[in-house]
Amino acid sequence: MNFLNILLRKFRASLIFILLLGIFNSLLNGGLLIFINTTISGKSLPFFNNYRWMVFTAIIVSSLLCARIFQTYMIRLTNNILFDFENDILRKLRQSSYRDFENLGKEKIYTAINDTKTLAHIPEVFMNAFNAFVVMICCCAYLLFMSFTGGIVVLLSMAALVIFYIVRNNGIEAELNKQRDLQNAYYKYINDLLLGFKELKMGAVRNLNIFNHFLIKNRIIAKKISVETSIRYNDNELTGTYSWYVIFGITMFVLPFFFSMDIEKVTVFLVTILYLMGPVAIMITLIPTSTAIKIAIERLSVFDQQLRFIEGRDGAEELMDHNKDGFDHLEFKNVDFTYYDNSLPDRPFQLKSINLRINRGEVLFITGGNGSGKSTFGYLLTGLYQPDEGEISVNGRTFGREEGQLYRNYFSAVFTDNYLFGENYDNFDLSSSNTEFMELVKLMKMENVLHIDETTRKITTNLSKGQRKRLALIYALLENKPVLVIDEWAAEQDPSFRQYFYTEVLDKLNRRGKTIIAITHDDDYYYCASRVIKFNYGSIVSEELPLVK
Ligand SMILES: Nc1ncnc2c1ncn2[C@@H]1O[C@H](COP(=O)(O)OP(=O)(O)OP(=O)(O)O)[C@@H](O)[C@H]1O
Repeated sequence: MNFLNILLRKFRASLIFILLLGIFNSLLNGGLLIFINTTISGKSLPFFNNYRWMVFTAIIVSSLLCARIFQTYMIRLTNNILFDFENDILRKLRQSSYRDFENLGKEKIYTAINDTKTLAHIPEVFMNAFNAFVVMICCCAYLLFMSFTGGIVVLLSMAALVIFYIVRNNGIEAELNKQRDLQNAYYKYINDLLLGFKELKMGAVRNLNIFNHFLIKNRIIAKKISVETSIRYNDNELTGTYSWYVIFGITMFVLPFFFSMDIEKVTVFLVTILYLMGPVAIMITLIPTSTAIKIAIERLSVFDQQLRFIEGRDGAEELMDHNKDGFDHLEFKNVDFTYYDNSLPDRPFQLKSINLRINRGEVLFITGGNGSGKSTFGYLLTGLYQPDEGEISVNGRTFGREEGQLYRNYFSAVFTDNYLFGENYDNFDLSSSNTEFMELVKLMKMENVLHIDETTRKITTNLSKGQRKRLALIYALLENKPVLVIDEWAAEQDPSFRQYFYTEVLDKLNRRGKTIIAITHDDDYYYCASRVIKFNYGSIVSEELPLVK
């Protein structure tokens, strides 16, 4: 998997360095512990007894420097990995096919971006765990060295308490999963509330139901679970904290009484146990973190598998260029396409045996009832979908999957659910000095509507639906591609503009050499086409040369 490869590549290169740094720092910490213990017990240090404050300062300064280098390194590594992950997701998304994107769904993309943050912390988590582990081993060895039986008693008691804590925490995990499911449902209802606010205002029953039976019901259950889990969690944390006092109690009372441990060793044990508290806490918090990492890896592999087809090399220059050899004709030969929908495995919609030739300069209308497959045909035509069977060619040339962009460069399109971007990603010259742009604005009768900010070269987007469609068409025409595909473009236009569009605009564009393919229900204007193709149940059922009105 790509993400794991990035992680391993980045991490492996620095692993030895940070492991050595980690071991060195842990040894310094161990040295500090021994230093404190020998000082408390009044013993003399071997070799350096006359320089105690210097030894102490040297250990602290080295440890501080080591921690600083280690942490700075980890911050850099984590951010580099995060950057590479995000980059990888965005690049993959950009190069994926539209069909894969549709199948994946937006939510999974947002989740994947969030999941990368979890994965990026793997080196940090691993290294913290490693450091904690080394300190724990040092402390345990030290306890056993000071008193083997005492050490065994303390370590066994600690192990029992840690296991008890982990088992109780696992019970809470299941509740947290329930909470997450409720949260997802809650976001879905909130989405309905926000996107359907108008509709909710219009329907009293709808309005009441979404609040009482969905939102509030969800929140009541969520509140109950949240209170219960928080109390259990709190109890568990208290148990965890107070478990240390049990260990202190065992050290202070059980060890001297049953194992005749002297006060000096008891003190050493107490200090060492205090020292152990931090690393043990780190190791325990590793359990939920490793679960989160496991879930993130699983979800990212689904993401990786679902975006299977990578179209073209990233930023390949030949894909940016419009097709220089011009457009003469395009041809569908026995093209089949099926929507494989998991929720409807037995009845997926199919476009069947599409055979069609479209010549340069045609004005082709695509008609048919709702659900007959017109838009699906539009997606195949513009190269957003690839046929399952058969072939689509331009000027006799077929295009491989990795040449999808090259094929799409023949078409500009305005789809029914067209999206107007907030930024000028096309680098259009949107200034009043651009005559081509101003002509199109005039053609679309937008001179008094569009406000062009000459400094930012941005256009006001506070437009009506019909106006937004007109602006989208202006942008599509500015692309200067030979074939224009529009899907129910005129549906939002007022009757007089619709008439003007079909009788004059299409004609003007056609005279300028545009091949136009319009998916439309406007049968009053079929006479404006050079050919009308009718779809029914996914097949072309008729092809007519319309009568002149
Ligand atoms: N993303 C999709 N996944 C699965 N099935 C789909 C998808 N999009 C459309 N369909 C199915 O394909 C069929 C044809 O849809 P399409 O949008 O091509 O029809 P249309 O002729 O453009 O209809 P309309 O005139 O209502 O816009 C429909 O029955 C629809 O259920």
